[in-house]
Amino acid sequence: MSDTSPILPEGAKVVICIRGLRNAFGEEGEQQQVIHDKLDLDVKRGEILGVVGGSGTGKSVLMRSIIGLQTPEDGEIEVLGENMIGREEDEAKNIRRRWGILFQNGALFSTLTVAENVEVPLREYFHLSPTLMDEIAGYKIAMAGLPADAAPKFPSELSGGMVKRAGLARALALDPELLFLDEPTAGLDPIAAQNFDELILSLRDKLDLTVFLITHDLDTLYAICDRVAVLADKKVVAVGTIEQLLALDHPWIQEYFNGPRGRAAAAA
Ligand SMILES: Nc1ncnc2c1ncn2[C@@H]1O[C@H](COP(=O)(O)OP(=O)(O)OP(=O)(O)O)[C@@H](O)[C@H]1O
Repeated sequence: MSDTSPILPEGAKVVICIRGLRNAFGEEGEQQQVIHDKLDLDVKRGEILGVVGGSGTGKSVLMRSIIGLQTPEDGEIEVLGENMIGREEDEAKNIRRRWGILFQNGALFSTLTVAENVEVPLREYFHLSPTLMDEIAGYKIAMAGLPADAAPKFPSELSGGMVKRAGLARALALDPELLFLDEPTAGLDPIAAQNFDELILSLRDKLDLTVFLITHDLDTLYAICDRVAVLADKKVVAVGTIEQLLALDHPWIQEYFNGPRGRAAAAA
């Protein structure tokens, strides 16, 4: 199917472009586990792209490839106009500062407070006074919807929803153009998940972000994703609005969106 969506402006700029991606684990041969083969994907500027697929289809490996934590066996990856494969560390560092990442469990440093966690990326790139650092951290913490008194708390003192928001505050530390979210609503109760969805949507609009969002959460897909990319058979088998995906004959897509949970999310 076409990967153009009626929601996106005609000719929207592509900020992530993947061509012919191959990822595999283990020695070449019969034992080798091929995760991606000839995978292509475009993510367009300003969109929230949901990435779905069965467990183990390689959603996280795809994200890790894009952000440079996994070296692909083959293929091309361009992010924000920069080739990501085989870059020198200092070049890669300059590109990395243009995105923020929220890992599945928040990935906060347990020995640092929320404010100190948010300051980690700031320290990596800037030499700022402690007062300015605290001010910026406080601003990001507020942006992520946390109360100011969360700043001096340690991750162990936070609820699951607050941990996600603290991780989001850290992801926003460097004013990113691009946000990667790996299952942001996993483990949240439905109200917290809905609030988090609304936060992502409002941040996208206010900060002009592009969002790459891995999720199993059908409610999130319906509520905030402009387009959805489906991983199956080692590839992105389809990209489009949910309506466009529903028109396809692919068995996994039909089962996912037309199963009882899919229908409930559509009706919500
Ligand atoms: N470093 C690694 N070494 C070996 N195999 C790996 C490694 N990382 C991932 N894999 C394998 O790659 C496959 C895809 O993993 P990945 O975590 O990307 O799946 P996923 O689609 O994100 O799954 P889930 O929805 O369950 O989170 C899995 O079979 C996993 O075991």
